[in-house]
Amino acid sequence: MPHIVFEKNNLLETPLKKGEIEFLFTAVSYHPEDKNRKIEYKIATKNRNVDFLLGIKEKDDNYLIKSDKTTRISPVSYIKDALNSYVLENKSKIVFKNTTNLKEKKEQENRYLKDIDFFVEDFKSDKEIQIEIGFGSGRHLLHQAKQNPNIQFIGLEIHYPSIEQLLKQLELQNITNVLVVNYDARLFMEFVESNQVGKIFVHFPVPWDKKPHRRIYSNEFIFEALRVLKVDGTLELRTDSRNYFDFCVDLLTNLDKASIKIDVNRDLEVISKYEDRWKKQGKNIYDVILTSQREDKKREINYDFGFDFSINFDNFIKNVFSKALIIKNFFVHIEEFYKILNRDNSGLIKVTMGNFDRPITKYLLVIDGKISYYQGEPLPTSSNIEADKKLKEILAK
Ligand SMILES: C[S@@+](CC[C@H](N)C(=O)[O-])C[C@H]1O[C@@H](n2cnc3c(N)ncnc32)[C@H](O)[C@@H]1O
Repeated sequence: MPHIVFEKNNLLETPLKKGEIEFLFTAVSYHPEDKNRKIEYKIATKNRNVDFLLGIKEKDDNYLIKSDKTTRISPVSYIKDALNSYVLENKSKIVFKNTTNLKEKKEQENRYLKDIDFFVEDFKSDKEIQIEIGFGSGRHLLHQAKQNPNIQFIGLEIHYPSIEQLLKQLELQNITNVLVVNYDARLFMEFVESNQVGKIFVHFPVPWDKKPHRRIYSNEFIFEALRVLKVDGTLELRTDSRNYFDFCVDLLTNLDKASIKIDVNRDLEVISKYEDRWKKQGKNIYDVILTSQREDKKREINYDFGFDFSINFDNFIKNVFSKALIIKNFFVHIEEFYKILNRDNSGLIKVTMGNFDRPITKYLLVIDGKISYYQGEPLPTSSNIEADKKLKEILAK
């Protein structure tokens, strides 16, 4: 992580603009309950219109400046330039730095790899969509994509080396009908429109026998799968785990307007890496195919994350040191406060919130009592929406 250690000097007077870089304000940590904790500063920075925070804390007799982890941005050269500029303007002697922009690796966009924001805001397809969850080595997904050029495939994976391997194969084999996303499949479904998907493949998911709550299949997942599937669309589980099979049959039986079909040792045209392994060990392979007969309403996500009230920041941070609230499917944890120097009723509140499996950490920016999410609003997942409502309740008290 790029950082500079420099001899202690007065911090820069903010706001200050130098070329394309602006240091907008300096905020200092507020933690009266923890006297031993060292003071930290956050410098709100804008480089070529991209916002992020730099953090400064004492290191021995010096200061250490680096980017704030929560607000880190890409490309990293924007951060390095801002760090260099801060210390240069501060006219301090540099003790150590690793911020030279020498052979920085180009952070390349891959045309098949998409960010989750793309699916929230921009994704549209006239083609039928099919989704593979946890594609692993990608053998099954590549086979399906080649056989069905008129289908738009979406591959979901959380293991980055598997994603890189698939991206390489897509380029090599010139397959253009697959989009890949590095996101937890249990949460991804929320962003897919209703009645648009022909098939969802879940092949050899991790059985999680000791931690069943981590399984892909749950009542919530099946509810979302049925919503996104077209009439006659299918959710296809293939597993070697008798436990997982029984668990899913249980969840999938007696659903309204949906039916299931079960197979044992059915042959497919392509054998995935895991299937190959289990077959060699003589294991049974179970299929449970759920067919949807539902037509669901179009789902509108138009929740407003904006704040239509102000707070008295200075009072708030005096009265709420830190707060963690755990509610059934989501949580809100107010973690830290920073007061903006030389400005009343203004500061930063660091919050971690949302779903337990994929929490988000955000700063709330408070300027003269007016609140907004720093660096933009959270993704509109149902847990983020619920957490935001709770957060507003806490702030408005
Ligand atoms: C046992 S492997 C099976 C891979 C492949 N389907 C096959 O048959 O060879 C399970 C895969 O699911 C991925 N995975 C696990 N949980 C996931 C989740 N919540 N969302 C997306 N992928 C997940 C893992 O990273 C892993 O690659």
